Amino acid sequence: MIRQKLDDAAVAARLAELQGWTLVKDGSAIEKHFVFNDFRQAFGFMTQCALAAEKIDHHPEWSNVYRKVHVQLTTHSAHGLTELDFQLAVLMDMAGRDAA
Ligand SMILES: C[C@H](O)[C@H](O)[C@H]1CNC2=NC(N)=NC(=O)C2=N1
Repeated sequence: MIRQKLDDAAVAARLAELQGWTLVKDGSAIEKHFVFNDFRQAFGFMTQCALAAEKIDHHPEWSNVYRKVHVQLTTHSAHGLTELDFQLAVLMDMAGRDAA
């Protein structure tokens, strides 16, 4: 199941496919700091991600300061990481490919 908590080995395997994401919160979340050239790019990234998040019904925890966007992903209902978090991470990486 896509919303089922992944075990440590599965998390490690999925994480190894990504760049710039690290485990936080005792392994229950992944995070990444995106840095863009300016606020316009950062907010454009967030807009793209928001639409993608709605499509898969999975939402990031994030904050924005000027040209930086700090993202944490976890699945609240599973109290940990699921396949959905890694799907969203891939979508965010695609949306953020023009990061500075
Ligand atoms: C009803 C709806 O499917 C749920 O509330 C979804 C929405 N987005 C979500 N996003 C995240 N990150 N975790 C969830 O458990 C979650 N649940």
